[in-house]
Formats: sequence, structure tokens, C-alpha cells
Amino acid sequence: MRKKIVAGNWKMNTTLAEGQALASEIIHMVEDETDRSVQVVLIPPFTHLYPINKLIGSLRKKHIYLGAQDCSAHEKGAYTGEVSAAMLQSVGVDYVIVGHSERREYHAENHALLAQKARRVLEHGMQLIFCCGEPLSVREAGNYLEYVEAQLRESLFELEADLWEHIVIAYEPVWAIGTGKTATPEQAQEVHAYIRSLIAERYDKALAHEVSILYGGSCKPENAAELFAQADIDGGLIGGASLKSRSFVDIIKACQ
Ligand SMILES: O=C(CO)COP(=O)(O)O
Repeated sequence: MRKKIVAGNWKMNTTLAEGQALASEIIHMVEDETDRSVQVVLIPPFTHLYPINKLIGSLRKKHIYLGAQDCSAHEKGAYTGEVSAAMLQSVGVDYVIVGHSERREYHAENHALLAQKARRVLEHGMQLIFCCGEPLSVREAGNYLEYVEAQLRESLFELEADLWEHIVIAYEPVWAIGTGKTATPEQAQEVHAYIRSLIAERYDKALAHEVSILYGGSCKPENAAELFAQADIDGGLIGGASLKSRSFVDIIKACQ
């Protein structure tokens, strides 16, 4: 059975004290209010990973995981400012986001670089959350399926089939991120089903069936349940609404 996952991408928000308080609140509310059938991933900034891993670890919550927002394509060495996959793994990181649209846009990350980053994450035994999704101009031009297909094909489809049990896809249409404009359940389902069909075509149907595909982009408690009710939507990658414990936990509950 494929996993249901709700992941909170905090982006560049919270001081350490604020982040620790938010993580503690979320952990306690998840314990008190949810049935633990959903994997919860907290994805704070790099600086908070080690202390938040301790918060998760000391409570031994096997359904709560730690994620990082990016990692270097390089293994180690003279790359000032970079954080390697080995470093992330050494502080307890379970999941790493690669290919977020904000990295693609503001840091000019291309298909080839993202393929290297994906490989690094998997080599170090972590789970990959690979983001894809089209900008508004592409959506309006109508060729969004081809656009998403190229993102997957160019960065992931060289990977060996046995690595796919460690890969999660997040479809995040750029026009829905931080805009308050969510994709409709039908719009999201169309792309999710297409992504699954591409994986089935490149690998096989059984493998594709097991891959969790998350939706991201203005997902909130008010719209989460109808998105998660779609056949190929297995959870969410949540930005703004993951910074408030109440809304994040309500989204987790909508996924149960
Ligand atoms: O980019 C996102 C998660 O990675 C989505 O952000 P919002 O939920 O703030 O739209």
C-alpha cells in the first residue's frame, strides 16, 4: 500500500526558538488528535534540523519524520555555503526536497543539476521528495503535461527501478504556490494520474502504483479533504499552512 504523507515545508521562516516551539506543538497535536495513519514530515530550515530531530527522536514517534529543503549536488569539499547529503543524513534527516520551483527559479537549478541532487539523496539512504509543476504561462498555453513530463524524464528517469521505493513526487503548480489560488481537485488529479502513467510506462505498473504523489500549492484545511479524496493524490506538501500548528494538523486529519 502506498504511503499517505503530509509534509510541511517551512521555507525560510522561523527563528530557532520559533521553530522548536512550532515543532513541539505539531508533535503533541499529532499525538493527541490523529490516528497516525499519515506520515508527517517536518521540513524546517537547515539550522533547525539537529534540534528538531531531537524533539522528534526523544518522543520516538515513528510516524513523524524530519526533512530538509534542499541538498548539494556535490559530495564534499570546497563548496562554500553548500550542505551535503551526508551531512543531512548525519543529523537524522529522513526526506530531502529536490527541485522545488523556488530553487529552480531563484537559483537557476536545471534538470541536470537536479538529477545529480536526486542521486545524492538516494545514495545516502534518504527519501527523495522531487517537486515538479508548471508556471502560469505554461498552464495557460495548455502544454502543462508535456512540461511536467520533461521535468520527470530529464531528472529522474535514469534512476534504477529499485530506487523508486525511496521516491515521492510532489506536483506543485507554480501558479498555485503562495497565491491562495489552489488547483481544483480535477486539475490536480489530471496531472497526478498522468505522472503515475509516465512512471508506469518507463518502469512498470506495479511500481508506479506504489509511488506516493503529493499535491502542493495553497493547500489549506478548507480544501485539503477534496484534494486528498482524488484517486492519485496521496497527501500534500504544505507551505504557508504548515507554519500554524492548527491548520497543519487539520490538513493531516483531512488525509487520514
Ligand atoms: O511550495 C509549497 C510547498 O513546498 C506550497 O506553498 P503554499 O502552501 O504556501 O502555497
